[in-house]
Amino acid sequence: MNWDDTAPPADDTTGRLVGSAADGEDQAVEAALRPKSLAEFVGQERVREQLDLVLRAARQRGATADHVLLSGAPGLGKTTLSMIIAAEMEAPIRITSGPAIQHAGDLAAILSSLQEGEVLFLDEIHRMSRPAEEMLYMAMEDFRVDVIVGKGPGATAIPLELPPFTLVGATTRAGLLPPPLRDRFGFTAHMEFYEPAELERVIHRSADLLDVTIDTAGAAEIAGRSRGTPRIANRLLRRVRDYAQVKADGRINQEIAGAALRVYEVDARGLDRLDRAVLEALLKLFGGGPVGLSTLSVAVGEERETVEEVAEPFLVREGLLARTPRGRVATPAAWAHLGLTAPQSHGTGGSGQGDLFGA
Ligand SMILES: Nc1ncnc2c1ncn2[C@@H]1O[C@H](COP(=O)(O)OP(=O)(O)OP(=O)(O)O)[C@@H](O)[C@H]1O
Repeated sequence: MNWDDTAPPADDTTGRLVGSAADGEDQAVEAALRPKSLAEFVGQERVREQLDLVLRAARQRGATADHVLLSGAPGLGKTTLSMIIAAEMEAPIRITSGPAIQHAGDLAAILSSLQEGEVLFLDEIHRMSRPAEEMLYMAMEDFRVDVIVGKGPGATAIPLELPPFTLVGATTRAGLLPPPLRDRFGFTAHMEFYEPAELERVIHRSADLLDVTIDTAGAAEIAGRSRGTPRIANRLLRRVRDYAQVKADGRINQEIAGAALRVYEVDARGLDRLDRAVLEALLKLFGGGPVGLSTLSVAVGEERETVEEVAEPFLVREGLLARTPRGRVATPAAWAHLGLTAPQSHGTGGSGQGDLFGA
């Protein structure tokens, strides 16, 4: 394997326990926790089945696999799948990312050094520069690039043949890809958030690899707070392991997991301090809205972008907050989650002060 860059993740959630982008510790540990084969890869049944067919067929033909596009939120296993594709094809893999390829020449250098059958993993492919993107069209289709030598009227294009390779592109924003690029992938897989039962399997598998003892209820407790994302499940598992080691005998059960995540301020639904601050302001200060984003941000003491890009996506996905033309509005589920009673016009919520952290 060959890393061409260490570009920062696309979103800015690094540092949050429930952030979906990889932080430094994740990067160090993730290599050890990555499933190495399709059979080991948990969940995503449809993607796995389809990919298995694509790869088997290519192997039977003795051919290089078609280009693959993986779309989905950070931490759902796109990098892992790209490595599995290479492993299943018994091919080497080169890893780079869109932001690392600013000039067409950067891409030409990578492409021209690929071996036959090699897998090129291009993370955040939607963030590549336009000239590089155009070079990629020809490389994907004809395994050829035109390298431009010189400048202005004297510039000449020197054609360069490439060995057949498999491009695995990953993006969190498939909609941002230009159609000519999207159309050049032979197989496109959209990765969904994981069900709690699937995350439980991820947690049990990781616990085995980390030599941690965890029971079924303990794994379920962590899975429920992991926001549908294996990376977060693995991170919460490591933090709960710390707690279990320091405060108990190292073994994780439901009580230990609940207590640990209460310390780390990750509630029963996976909301952290920032998420709850936004919801609380919306409910307690603005009666559930509608309220404008700027006002809400000032009330929470955070930047607009932080509220909009870091906290809101998960709150919207969970059905706790709606973005409407008149402003942000809390849903009845938000009132219930914070254990508050909604005013009449907002429907019914829970009453009394519930224990947000479960356990
Ligand atoms: N299906 C899965 N089964 C088991 N573990 C998984 C699965 N998907 C992801 N993981 C674990 O989650 C971690 C994050 O996965 P990965 O790095 O592949 O995500 P990603 O989608 O590439 O994220 P990013 O978009 O930030 O690059 C890995 O350590 C891996 O062990």
